Amino acid sequence: MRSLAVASSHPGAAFAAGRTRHLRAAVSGRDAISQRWRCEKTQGRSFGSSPRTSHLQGRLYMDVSKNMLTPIAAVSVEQAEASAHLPKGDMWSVHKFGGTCMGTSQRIQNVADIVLRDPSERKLVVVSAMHKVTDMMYNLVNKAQSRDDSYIIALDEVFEKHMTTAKDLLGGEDLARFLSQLHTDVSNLKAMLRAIYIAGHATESFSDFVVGHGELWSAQMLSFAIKKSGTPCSWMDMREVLVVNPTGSNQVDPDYLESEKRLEKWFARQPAETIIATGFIASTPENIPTTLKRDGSDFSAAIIGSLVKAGQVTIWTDVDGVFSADPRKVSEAVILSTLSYQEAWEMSYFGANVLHPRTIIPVMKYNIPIIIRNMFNISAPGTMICQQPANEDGDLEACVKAFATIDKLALVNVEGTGMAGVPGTASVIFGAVKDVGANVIMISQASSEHSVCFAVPEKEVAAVSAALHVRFREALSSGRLSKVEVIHNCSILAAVGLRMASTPGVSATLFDALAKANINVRAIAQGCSEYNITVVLKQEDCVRALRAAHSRFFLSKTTLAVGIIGPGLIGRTLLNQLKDQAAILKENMNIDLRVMGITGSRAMVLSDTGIDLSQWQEQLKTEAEPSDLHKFIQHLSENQLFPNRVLVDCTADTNVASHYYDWLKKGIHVITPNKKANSGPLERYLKLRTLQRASYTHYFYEATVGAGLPIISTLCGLLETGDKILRIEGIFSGTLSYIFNNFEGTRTFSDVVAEAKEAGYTEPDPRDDLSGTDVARKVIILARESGLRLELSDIPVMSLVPEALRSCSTADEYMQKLPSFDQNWGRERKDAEAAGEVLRYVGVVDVVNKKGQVELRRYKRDHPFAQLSGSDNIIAFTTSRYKEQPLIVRGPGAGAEVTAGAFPIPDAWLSLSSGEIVQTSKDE
Ligand SMILES: NC(=O)c1ccc[n+]([C@@H]2O[C@H](COP(=O)([O-])OP(=O)(O)OC[C@H]3O[C@@H](n4cnc5c(N)ncnc54)[C@H](O)[C@@H]3O)[C@@H](O)[C@H]2O)c1
Ligand SMILES: N[C@@H](CCO)C(=O)O
Ligand code: NA
Repeated sequence: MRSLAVASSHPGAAFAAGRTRHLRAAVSGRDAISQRWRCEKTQGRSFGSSPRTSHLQGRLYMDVSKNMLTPIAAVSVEQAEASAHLPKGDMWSVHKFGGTCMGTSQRIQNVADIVLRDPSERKLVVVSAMHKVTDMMYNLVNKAQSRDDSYIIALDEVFEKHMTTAKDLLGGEDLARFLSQLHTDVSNLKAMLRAIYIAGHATESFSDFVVGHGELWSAQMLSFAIKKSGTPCSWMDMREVLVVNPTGSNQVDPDYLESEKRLEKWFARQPAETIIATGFIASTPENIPTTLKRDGSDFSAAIIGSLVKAGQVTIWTDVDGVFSADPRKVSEAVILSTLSYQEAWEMSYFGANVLHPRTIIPVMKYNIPIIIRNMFNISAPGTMICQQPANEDGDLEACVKAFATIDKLALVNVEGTGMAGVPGTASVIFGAVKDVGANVIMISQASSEHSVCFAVPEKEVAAVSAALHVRFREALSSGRLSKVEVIHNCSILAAVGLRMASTPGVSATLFDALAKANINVRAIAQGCSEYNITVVLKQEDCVRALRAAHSRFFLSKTTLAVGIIGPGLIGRTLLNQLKDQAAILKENMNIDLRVMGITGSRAMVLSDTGIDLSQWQEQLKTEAEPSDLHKFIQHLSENQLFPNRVLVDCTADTNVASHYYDWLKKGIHVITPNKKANSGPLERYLKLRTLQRASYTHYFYEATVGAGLPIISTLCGLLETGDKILRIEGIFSGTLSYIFNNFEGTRTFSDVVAEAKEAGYTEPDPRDDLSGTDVARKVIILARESGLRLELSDIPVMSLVPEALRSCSTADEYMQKLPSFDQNWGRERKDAEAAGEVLRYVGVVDVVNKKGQVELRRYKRDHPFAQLSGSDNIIAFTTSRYKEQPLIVRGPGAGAEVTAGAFPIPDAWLSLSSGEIVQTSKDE
């Protein structure tokens, strides 16, 4: 990586740096292959265009001009020695093209072009039959042996397909030679199929003989297509070279020694530098044609790659490489640039589009890298599978390479005290499972030995459960076993990565991501090889789990689905702030925040992908549906694409607040400036806080006291560090602060109240401010935070709403009638002024005496409470540590911008998804 920086600024220096690296690497072995690959990819231009590449033997580089990974002959000192007995000269570059790549004449021509562009001097290309031909060939055999004489028509179709392709692709002498061979083959096949038809049976070798023709024809066509350009090219019938032994279970084992001998003989006869070889087919030691069964042509390429000690094996396919997760489930999944052999194994087990594990074994032995590339997107560099580079920095991001899932599983749990210390229980359990032919996908047993749990495919679980019940009938009835239990509808999520083994915190991070997304883990397995951590979860949670884990390891952005309730002043301002903030979060913090719904009291808009925040107001007018809180929550919580979900309650509604408990329980984080939950019934509040502490779900309510001022966090900070709160006293109402700060000179009380409302400081109903209720709620919130168990009704409140106006039915009516009380207020103020004092509306939490109070007081003009301006709040904390001089927090305590600004602090958003608990408080 260091030399990458050099490379970008000084190409010449890069060359020098690259050379040193190579020389060093040649001595130190192969463990840095993938690192080299990354470096050379960038430096390739200088290597590729330089004639001085001979000393770089055996390395791969990205040939920018041709846009492909290319070996620079010879691999390493060790490999060079190991291959001493093989044809001398440059190392082989092995390619494999599957059926899709060989689908049409045009595609075969493209394959020829790719092969011709590979600058390696020796190229061995393994091909599959043309797309669908293998199936057509099996069909011929099936028809013939079931005495269906339409096999003759089907054979004609096969002939036709190859003839047309060859005519498109080739001409002249080459075409004539190919067609004559095709004719001969087809008439031989006809004879053989006739024999099968008569016998009504095909032996495996007959069938393999017939089927293998697809590869014979595609290899010959490609070899002629290459020759057309003037490049000498031979084709190889791999049945002459590759010897395999059947192992049962539809697999074969290559006989490397015998194959190597035959290969040398083949080379002695045909010393070609570009060879097109047939994939899939081979011979038994007795020279009977056979196939490599399900491992197919990839296996052929890997075996031949290991026989010629290739510099690399490139598997051409129709995907850009191996993804970090199934891209249908995680659209942000990335193509992995490298994978270790073991990681590729793990991934292929989980059905990722990787090689079959057996395919990797032959090349792994010689550390030959395999590169998966997309023949339809040559510009994609692909995924290199090679030996893992030595652990460099052990960062989490590099530890987990990819995630995979398996659905449709069931967990079986065998439990009971009778198992502990009794050898053979596991053997009996799995013996029973084997007897019903079920495949065990994962096993977990805690060391207490009281239960064994394992996962099997859902479709096999009934038989497994029945077999276990029979097998353990006695143990169950005597109570030695308490149960054989089946948990249906499970999925497996596996994290794959070689470096997990040596890095602390990987599983913690994984489980934290799952916990944050409120996903329950049913079972866990981690083999001591630690290439894989497997968790079993409910199938319905699987995609969310996959996405949460994938983003947590920074393989993709953390997605946050946000629902906004109450787009009033604060909600609106928050939405505007988010409009700008979302891009910054995405860019700087890797957080993809989407507002998935906005609901007012009458209408709501929902979106599956995120509402355009510059349009939401129009949408709420034109595209809205009637608001329905239940549907709103469902919409947010059921979207599998967004594992992390946040509700922001910007109402002052008690009913909305009453749902927080359920939302937190669902794993939905709640952020709110609404005071109703924390100042509501004590019992409900305690239940909510208990749940919050026990869960991984966040509940942020900083804005409920002092708006954006750090009041709650300051209090929590004091408590967490062991300070003792004695008293909290202050001006908690932005509205009342504004009113008394500005109620001066000739101004009337009602005018100033109207101004405060206009400025957005008041509650939706300003009487909540003037009645002292809003301050009382804040006093209660802080009192409870300090450990007092008080109800709102325990706080004596001096209301500033005249008796006569308390019964007004609307806030507007109240505002209209307020001026008639201006005279009373004028008198009160003058009295205070005459005494050199000001009026201030204060709240007190008296922790020592376990009580609170809210009242209008008079303060001397030099008192700190008399020095405020605007909507300032001032809150003084008197504590064991801050006894002589209280700790004071002061600043604007109401207003749209400062309040809305109290929620989307990037740190807070990040912590929602990453697991740091930002706001905690002392346990009661
Ligand atoms: N204004 C401030 O300076 C300030 C400061 C701190 C906290 N707060 C708190 O912020 C909250 C919002 O204040 P605001 O000034 O934006 O009030 P607002 O009246 O402007 O907005 C409230 C919005 O919520 C909507 N609403 C009410 N009930 C609803 C329901 N059941 N479902 C959906 N929507 C509903 C209303 O229609 C309105 O649009 C209040 O709880 C308030 O105490 C405000
Ligand atoms: N109405 C409240 C808003 C802040 O909670 C106030 O005036 O302080
Ligand atoms: Na605050």
